[in-house]
Amino acid sequence: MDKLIVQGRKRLVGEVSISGAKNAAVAVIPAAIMAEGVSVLENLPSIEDVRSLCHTIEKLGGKCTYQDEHTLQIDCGGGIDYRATFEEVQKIRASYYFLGALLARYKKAEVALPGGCNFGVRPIDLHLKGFRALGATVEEGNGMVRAYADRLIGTSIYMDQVSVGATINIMLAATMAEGVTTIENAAKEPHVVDTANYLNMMGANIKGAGTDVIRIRGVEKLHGAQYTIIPDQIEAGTYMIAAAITGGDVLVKNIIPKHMDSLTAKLDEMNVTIEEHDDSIRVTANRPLHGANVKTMSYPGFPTDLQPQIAALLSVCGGNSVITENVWENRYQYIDELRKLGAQVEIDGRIARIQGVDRLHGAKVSATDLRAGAAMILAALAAEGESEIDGVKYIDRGYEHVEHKFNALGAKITRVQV
Ligand SMILES: CC(=O)N[C@H]1[C@@H](OP(=O)(O)OP(=O)(O)OC[C@H]2O[C@@H](n3ccc(=O)[nH]c3=O)[C@H](O)[C@@H]2O)O[C@H](CO)[C@@H](O)[C@@H]1O
Ligand SMILES: C=C(OP(=O)(O)O)C(=O)O
Repeated sequence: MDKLIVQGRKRLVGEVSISGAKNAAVAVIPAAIMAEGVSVLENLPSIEDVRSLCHTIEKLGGKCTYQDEHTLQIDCGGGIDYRATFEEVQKIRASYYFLGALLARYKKAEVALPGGCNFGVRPIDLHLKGFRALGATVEEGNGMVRAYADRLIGTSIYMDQVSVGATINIMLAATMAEGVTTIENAAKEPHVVDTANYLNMMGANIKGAGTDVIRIRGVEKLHGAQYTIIPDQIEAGTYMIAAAITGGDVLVKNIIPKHMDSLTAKLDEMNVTIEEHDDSIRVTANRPLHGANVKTMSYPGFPTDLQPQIAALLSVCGGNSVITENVWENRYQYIDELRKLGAQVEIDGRIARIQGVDRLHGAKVSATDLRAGAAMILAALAAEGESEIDGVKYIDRGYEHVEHKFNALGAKITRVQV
């Protein structure tokens, strides 16, 4: 059980290089098991979720070989088990992608229900509805989902709600279905596009990823491919907000600036100086910052996965701010922890009202989930005095070498094992 000890009032200055995207990597890795050959995935983030997925593939009988810290060779060419029913699967959210991938390759899958960050109910009914529409029989029970079909047949699927996971999972399952599948009201997140690009390099025929209509023409089989994962929009956003909250000056490198539009617009509105380059953004905060209203939405809206981090920033901006969380019904559990650091926040259902304070102060807090943990680091960096953050295992799920990256910018964060 690691803890982070954070010394506050450190101004972050310098350059940080952003790792590969967690939410792309965790879809592309399960997709790799569909190939009758070897894939090489580059720019993978060195994070716990990626390691958990590799363990799962190995337990299924596939082979994962690291060529270096960020390059992984996946070989499931010889065939693997279609049953991912062990405990490991329950640790992370993205294990639901094994359902779509195994169903596509073997027309049968048995997968334990996924875990992931806990912010209220996280149903997978839309995933299962999609598999059924393709002709699969789907059964749930004893913490397990079983799906099987004689044939998967392409069809038109309208998503009641925009869902990243369901869009990708149905896309996986439809890749080797007979005929054409159309997903309407699809999610448009960069990781949806990245997964489709990888599948197309494996021989799939997917068009329209990144728009709200995706058309998948089924192919008979897929081959391995070499693929480079896109940069992590949320890690990039976290360091951009870190620069702002510490009154710093940070060049956030190796990113796709277009993916950051909703955040850069918001930071600009708050008086943060943004300088955009081809594959980097410089964030400078040397003027008083004002509060803002933020509404989370699916892409290209403001991402819910940056909601806790922007809340930390708004808690030290002048005036009042309002956050509306439109994606998750209960993503404010961390607010009690933020209050321990001196933030003034009132919660009313999906709305958080924040009254900016001049200064936060160090405290003992918990990372209640991955992005909440990131928010604790940001708030602790800005606070007066020392903070102690436990629950670091959540942060390690999605942030590569977190304390080293912050320390290289001038932070003083120490990891202690207890
Ligand atoms: C591994 C991964 O990529 N995780 C991300 C993914 O999670 P995840 O794929 O779980 O999130 P979804 O996009 O599916 O969820 C969006 C909304 O749809 C609802 N819903 C979803 C599926 C379903 O079958 N039924 C249903 O009602 C959810 O309750 C939620 O309100 O997208 C979320 C929204 O951007 C992010 O916060 C997560 O970081
Ligand atoms: C919520 C997240 O991840 P997961 O869906 O894997 O729990 C996240 O990346 O912020």
